[in-house]
Amino acid sequence: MRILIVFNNVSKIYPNNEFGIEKISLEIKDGDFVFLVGKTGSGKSTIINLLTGDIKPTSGDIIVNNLLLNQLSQKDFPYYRRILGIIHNDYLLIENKTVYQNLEIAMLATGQSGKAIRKAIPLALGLVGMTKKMEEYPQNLSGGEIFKILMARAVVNNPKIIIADEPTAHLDYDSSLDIMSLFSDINQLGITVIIATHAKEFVDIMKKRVITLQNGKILGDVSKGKYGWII
Ligand SMILES: Nc1ncnc2c1ncn2[C@@H]1O[C@H](COP(=O)(O)OP(=O)(O)OP(=O)(O)O)[C@@H](O)[C@H]1O
Repeated sequence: MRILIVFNNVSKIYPNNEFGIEKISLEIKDGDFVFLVGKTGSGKSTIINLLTGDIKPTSGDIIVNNLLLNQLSQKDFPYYRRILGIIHNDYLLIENKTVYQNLEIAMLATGQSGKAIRKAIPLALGLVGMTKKMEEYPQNLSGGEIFKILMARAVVNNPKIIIADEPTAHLDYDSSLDIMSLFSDINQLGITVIIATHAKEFVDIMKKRVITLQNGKILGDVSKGKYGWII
C-alpha cells in the first residue's frame, strides 16, 4: 500500500506557548484504519486539526496524498478538503432541511452535478442503513441515526480519508458498536479511516492500528492493537 499521510517532525505550539504536539513523525498508508488514543490534552485533536488544515504546524512537514500542506495557499485548501470526509460531533445537520437536502448541500458545495447527486445520496445512505430516513428532518432522528447521517455526508463526496473526532462521545453502547462496524465497512471500500477516541472498549473490539499519544508525543504505535498497548 502506498503512503498516504506523512508527518515529518511536526510540532504545534499554540499562541499561549502550550505544546499541542512535539516533533511527531508518522506514516499512514492508503487504506489504513487508525485509532488515535491518549489522555485528555495528549494531542489527538491537534493532529486531527492539522490534518484538516484548521491549524498549521509550527514546524515540520505534513504531506497528504502527495501534497505538502504547509505550502498550500488558502485558495487551494477547499480542493485539498475534497479528499477528506470530516465527522465532528459539532458539525451538525441543518435542522430545517431533510436528510436528503443535507447531503445535497454537501455535494453542491463541491460543485457536483444533479445527476451525480441523485446517484450518490442513496448509495451513501444505503451504506449506513439510513435510506428510509431520506425525507426525514433531523429533529425526528435519534442521536445514533444523526451520527449515521453525518457519516453518509462524510462519504457522499467519495473521500480518500475519513477523519472522526470522538465519534462515540454521545452514543450508547449499541449505537457505538453499530457506528464502529460502519467505519469498518467504509474502510473495506478502501477509504482510510482515522478516529480520535477515548472509547477503550471499542478500540479493543476493533483490533486496528492504535497510535497512543502522551504529552504531545507518540508513546506507542501498534498494528492490530488494543487501547493502552504501546508495543
Ligand atoms: N487552541 C488551543 N490553544 C492553546 N492550547 C491548546 C489549544 N488546543 C489545544 N491546546 C493544548 O494542546 C495540548 C493538546 O491538546 P489536544 O486538544 O490536541 O488534546 P486531545 O488529546 O485532543 O485532548 P481531548 O481528549 O481532551 O480532546 C493540550 O495541552 C491543550 O491544552
